[in-house]
Amino acid sequence: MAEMESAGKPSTAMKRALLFLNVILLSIGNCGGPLVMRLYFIHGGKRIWLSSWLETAAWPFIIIPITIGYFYRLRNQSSPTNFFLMKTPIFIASAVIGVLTGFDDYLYAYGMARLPVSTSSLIIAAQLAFTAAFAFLLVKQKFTCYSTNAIFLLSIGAGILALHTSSDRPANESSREYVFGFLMTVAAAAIYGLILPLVELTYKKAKQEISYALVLEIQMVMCLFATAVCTVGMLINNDFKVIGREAREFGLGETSYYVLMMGSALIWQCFFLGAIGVIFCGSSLLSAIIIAVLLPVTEILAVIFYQEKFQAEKGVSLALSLWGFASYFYGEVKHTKKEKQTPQTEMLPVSNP
Ligand SMILES: Nc1ncnc2[nH]cnc12
Repeated sequence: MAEMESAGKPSTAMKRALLFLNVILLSIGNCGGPLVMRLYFIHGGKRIWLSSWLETAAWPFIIIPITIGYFYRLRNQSSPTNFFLMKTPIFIASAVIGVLTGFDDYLYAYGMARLPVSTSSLIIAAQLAFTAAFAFLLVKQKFTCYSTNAIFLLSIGAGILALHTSSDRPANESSREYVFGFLMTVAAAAIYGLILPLVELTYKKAKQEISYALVLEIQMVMCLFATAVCTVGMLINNDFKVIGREAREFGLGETSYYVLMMGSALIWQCFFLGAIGVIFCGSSLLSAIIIAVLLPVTEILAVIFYQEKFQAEKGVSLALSLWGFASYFYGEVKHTKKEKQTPQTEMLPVSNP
């Protein structure tokens, strides 16, 4: 965890509980987010900036846990405490990462508008390779042969898809649009692959103690700035003006349109909070691995709910991904066992932030 952590350092049990909570949040967001976003496009939604805006627009909800945390500190802390703990350098870092997230959301939503969920999810698996590379450069992430193997297999899995995707193209779409969607999704994977280690770097370089309460504030600021970027995009693109008409014409009905919007915003909050929460409890690499681990679930849900095709190359890609996850977790278990005998090594999630 952050270098500055001292007296307020959470116990190992607390860190495990937080890790569990954040993995659950990440799972909800990672599996549900793409499905609800695609649902919007399948039933007549066309606005890409609006979709990207929804990824972070529910940031005001984070005030609720922040307030709970504040009253908890008031009751349990003898020294005075502020409602917001964040100091200027972390605010600036969070704002910059937030702006990057806003553009990343647009690229991601663009891909989601053009590609089946199963395809876009598999491309997003390449994010793991980007995260690994950036984590190595930015936070000096150490790798075991198992994690390296996992990254390799997951990347090959995504690569196989890249060679064989045109059969997957939705009927009403030109191959140009499809290829563009593909490239935008790869770009989204690369940028988010950078964002995760940047968050870890922010924790590491912080000149103040990083607590989970502060992680919530970072989440709020990041999402606020990402939403601001997407709001500008929506304004330029006249998205706000067409919402009413789009809702009336939406395939599932007007009420469903608004329910979908709200549900989508909340589910995506789970994704972003889960992702940076896992970094707090573990590392950016762990966060990326969990995102990739959840891939088969999203794949299967997309095939079930949207009757997407599940061709051979997706099957091969999926098998390689599963093999990659298995390799990573085997390495983790082995490493944990070894660590019990000789403490002080690097790759254990809860002990290596
Ligand atoms: N903006 C985004 N939202 C969800 N998952 C992503 N993966 C990469 N970019 C993403």
